Amino acid sequence: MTADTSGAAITFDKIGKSFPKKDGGLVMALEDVSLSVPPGTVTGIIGRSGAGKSTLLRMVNGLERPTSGRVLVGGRDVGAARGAELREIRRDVGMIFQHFNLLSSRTVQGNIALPLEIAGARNIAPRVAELIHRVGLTELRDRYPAELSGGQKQRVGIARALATSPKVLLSDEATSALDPETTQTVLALLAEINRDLGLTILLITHEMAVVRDIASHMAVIDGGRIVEAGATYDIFTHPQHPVTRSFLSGVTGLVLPAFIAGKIVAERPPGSSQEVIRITFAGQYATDPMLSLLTSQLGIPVNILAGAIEEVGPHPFGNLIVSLDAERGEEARAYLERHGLTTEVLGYVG
Ligand SMILES: Nc1ncnc2c1ncn2[C@@H]1O[C@H](COP(=O)(O)OP(=O)(O)OP(=O)(O)O)[C@@H](O)[C@H]1O
Repeated sequence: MTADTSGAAITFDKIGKSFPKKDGGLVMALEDVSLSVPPGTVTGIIGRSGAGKSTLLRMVNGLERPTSGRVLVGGRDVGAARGAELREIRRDVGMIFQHFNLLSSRTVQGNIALPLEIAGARNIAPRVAELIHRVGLTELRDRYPAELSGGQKQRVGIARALATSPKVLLSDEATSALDPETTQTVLALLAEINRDLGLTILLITHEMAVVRDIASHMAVIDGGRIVEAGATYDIFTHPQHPVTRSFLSGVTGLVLPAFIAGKIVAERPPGSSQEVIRITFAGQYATDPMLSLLTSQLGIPVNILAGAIEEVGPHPFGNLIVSLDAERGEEARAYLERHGLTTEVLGYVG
């Protein structure tokens, strides 16, 4: 995902953004960010607090303007747009929020009708009814936000964001205030909308599980820079950057068990020792009994220390942390790599 503007739903082209500080200096919120969001995808941007996610997302509907570079939505330069052109771009970009941002004085129907009223649309009622049906709230259409659960409020937020038939939906931590079960139902609704309407969804999150469950493409942002971007499956199976690895450790069994973490050293000690390696199984190899082959064909016994099988979209992959005789480590890794697995030496235990 580089800054290729051809056909992308959203293109960030060498974006920089600085904010003035109280003491007169500048905060660099974003530096040289280039990213293309393919149309019709769900793309996730993950980063820690303060990484620059919100600033980046808010540029897509012109709530923030870049200090340098361009943001294109459907080929139109958002930062340069003013007046009627900016309003037109904004109609193409819906947004949902962590805290829903509903009007407490309006019912479910009233909240969903609002963007249509602002746009001066006619014959609003059937459109509102259709949107309410899509998000499964027909029975609750006359309730006020205070009478709804968090998940129901987010459904109202989604219906409201869809009211003007946008081409792009921005999601700002839309499930962060919800419990895990409700998160799943809201993510399933977003996936359904993406599928049925062909809508491009760009979401920001600090949870790798959200990216895993819904996003086909992803980018990792750290300190205002994109450190890794691509297809979610590729990044989950071959993470390159330490920040990506640290996000992944929460969801993929990549964490060393405590009894090994306390003893592991980076350099192989003299004498007999065990090499600790992480093996990533992907695609067609995901379920192959490679470890038993290692033992039966090469005669190398393997201790399994930790592991998990994951799914990214429809694709399975697994991570195992194993230890084996350090003397045979190179040979074992070469064998596994020859059979399509990825290995990484994590260290040694004497
Ligand atoms: N209006 C502003 N004025 C000054 N600094 C700002 C402003 N908005 C953001 N920043 C700074 O820019 C950086 C990026 O902030 P941003 O809100 O984009 O991060 P984030 O990744 O969305 O974080 P979080 O997950 O905590 O919301 C931070 O250092 C923040 O303090």
